[in-house]
Amino acid sequence: MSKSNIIKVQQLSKHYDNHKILDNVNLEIFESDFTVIMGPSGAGKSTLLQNISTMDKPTSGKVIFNQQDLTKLTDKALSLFRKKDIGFIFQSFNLIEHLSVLENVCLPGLLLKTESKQQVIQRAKQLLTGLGLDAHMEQAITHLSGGQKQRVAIARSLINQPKILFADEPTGALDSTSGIEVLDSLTLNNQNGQTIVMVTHDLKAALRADRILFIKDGTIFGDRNFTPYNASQIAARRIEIESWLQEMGW
Ligand SMILES: Nc1ncnc2c1ncn2[C@@H]1O[C@H](COP(=O)(O)OP(=O)(O)OP(=O)(O)O)[C@@H](O)[C@H]1O
Repeated sequence: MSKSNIIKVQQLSKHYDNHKILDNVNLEIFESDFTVIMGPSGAGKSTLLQNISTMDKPTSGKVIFNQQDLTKLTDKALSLFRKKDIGFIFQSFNLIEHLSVLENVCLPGLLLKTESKQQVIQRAKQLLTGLGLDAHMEQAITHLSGGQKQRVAIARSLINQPKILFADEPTGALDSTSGIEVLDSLTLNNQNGQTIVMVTHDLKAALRADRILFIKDGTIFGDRNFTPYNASQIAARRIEIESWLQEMGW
């Protein structure tokens, strides 16, 4: 059965001054996929993620979601799209330090104003419990480890049940054990149907993908599907993905 696309990118280019960073990118992102974007430093990975996710605006081209070109949305429609339809996690967590764990997670849900406070709190608690943070809900963010902070950021990004979760180097600031915990959380959500698009430099993170896009010089140089992640076949998977990445020049 063919998968349905959730985002369709058409002839997307991004320039800074006279410098072409993304050059005529055509791309579909498919529902329930865990798509990873890899490539050399400076290739345009984060720029692509930002332009697909509306965090930045392309110089030209279209980003189609739900039959609408996101590059043409009014500020009001764009703000609603960002609150309702996408979640975002960053290398640096971007949590509000003076709020508790639970308050951080509830905030986007309360801002959306489509549910009662009680409903938002209930879902935040479910998410935090699923991410192994039930004992930390009332704690201040400053008391958490990096891995715990990133898992709070995942819960926050999922509070409005987004159609797509975008992640830019989510394990980049974490030690190896915390990185694995965060990747396990992302994998579990993907196995439950969450569409994820993640930029990473980290092979361990790329192993979670069922599709890898390899970006080079602002274009899609490689695009390959893999079988969904299965922890029991990690050694063979590592060899398969690593050798493909090496073919790409990684
Ligand atoms: N706001 C900006 N103004 C000017 N140039 C920019 C801007 N943002 C990014 N660039 C340039 O665009 C190019 C691609 O940057 P981008 O961050 O997308 O690359 P990347 O593949 O994610 O790199 P890395 O792996 O090092 O994070 C780089 O040369 C960068 O300097």
